[in-house]
Amino acid sequence: MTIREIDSQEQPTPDGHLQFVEVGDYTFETGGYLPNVKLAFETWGTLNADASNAVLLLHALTGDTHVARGESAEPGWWDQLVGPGGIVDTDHYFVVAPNMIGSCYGSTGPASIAPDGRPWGSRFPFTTIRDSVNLELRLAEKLGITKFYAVLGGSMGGARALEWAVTAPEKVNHCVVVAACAKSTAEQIAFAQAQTAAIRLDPQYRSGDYYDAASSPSAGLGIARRIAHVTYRSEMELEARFSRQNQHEENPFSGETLAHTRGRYAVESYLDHQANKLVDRFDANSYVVLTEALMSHDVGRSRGGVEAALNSADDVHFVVAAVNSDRLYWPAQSDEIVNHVSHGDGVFIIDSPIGHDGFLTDIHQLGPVLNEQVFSASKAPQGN
Ligand SMILES: CC(=O)SCCNC(=O)CCNC(=O)[C@H](O)C(C)(C)COP(=O)(O)OP(=O)(O)OC[C@H]1O[C@@H](n2cnc3c(N)ncnc32)[C@H](O)[C@@H]1OP(=O)(O)O
Ligand SMILES: N[C@@H](CCO)C(=O)O
Repeated sequence: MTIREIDSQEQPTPDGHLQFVEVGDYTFETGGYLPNVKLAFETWGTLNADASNAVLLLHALTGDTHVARGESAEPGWWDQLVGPGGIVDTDHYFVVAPNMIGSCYGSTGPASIAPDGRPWGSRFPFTTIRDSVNLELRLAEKLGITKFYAVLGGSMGGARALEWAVTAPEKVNHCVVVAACAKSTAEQIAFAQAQTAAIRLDPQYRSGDYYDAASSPSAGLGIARRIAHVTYRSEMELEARFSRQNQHEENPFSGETLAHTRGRYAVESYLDHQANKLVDRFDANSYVVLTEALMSHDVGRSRGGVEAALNSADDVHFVVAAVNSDRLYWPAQSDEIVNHVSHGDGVFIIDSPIGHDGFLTDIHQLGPVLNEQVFSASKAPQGN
């Protein structure tokens, strides 16, 4: 359904419900091409007459458009921040959350059907974070938004938010970057490569053309999630929660030889659970596309480096936050961002033992800072 079709119904879409818009044909940064790209998104609140109250919220790697509950019963991933009367007050702001190109939560992705009637599969273009921003710029235009009051995101959503501020600084007032960096580091690329290799080397992957097959690369996707999930949590948290405990009655010493399946430690069972949950809800090709997009992340690429790129966003006000126990996106990488932007008051530290996932579980800690620096009544847009 396009925006025009939604308009023609003459009734607003309820808050927190999936909508779609066609944003046209698109040639990707490295040359791939897709006709008729569709983006899925959700909205909360109402766009005011001068379109000055729009807020863009950008999800992480396996996230989706459902940032906040709205009129749906389903909890949102940033309910702690977004909702009526919340820090991002949907009684006052018009919040838009798009699903990233290549994902499996509504936007055109590898499982979408190509004009020849087959899923795109292995033919899906290599996608960069910059491609996602270019397409979301078209979404903004379709919605009648010329400038976002604020653009916010965590993890890959933070990379997307930063790229928004550098690609289109004239369209971003405040930019909030949580648990992210200016360019993916060697270690982040290395963790990511182990994950994509687990999927690509699964015999069920078939180079990405598995949609019509009897089986999909769930083993590879599960291993990818296990690797990733360890990077999302801290050593301290895993030790405190699981230590060397056995999983219930299971005995990790029960196997005499490699041929015996031994019992599991509790932390193994935990990782199995996280893997199974992702396999049940996510597409392996989308995982590869988005992971490689995150590997590509470098706001300084073809712009004279990170410093020059961040300097160029000199009218944007930045709020940058990091989780103190994050071993994937180290707080020092957030320092690099604030060191090179013109407007930003240092790095706000989210104090959490969890690690990277603290950007989800402990995001309420950022509330007072966002309230003071971005969303307070004195700073908020006055238009109606
Ligand atoms: C911005 C975005 O959109 S990102 C996308 C957000 N969503 C996700 O990331 C989805 C995946 N979810 C998660 O990673 C986490 O649930 C978070 C980060 C959202 C929250 O983390 P926490 O509340 O700390 O959850 P935690 O990591 O402890 O996982 C709890 C789960 O592990 C299970 N678990 C705990 N111990 C064990 C064990 N020994 N064996 C098996 N399972 C276990 C729990 O039963 C629980 O299961 P459930 O999720 O099915 O209810
Ligand atoms: N739990 C998050 C972590 C990545 O930032 C996700 O799955 O997207």
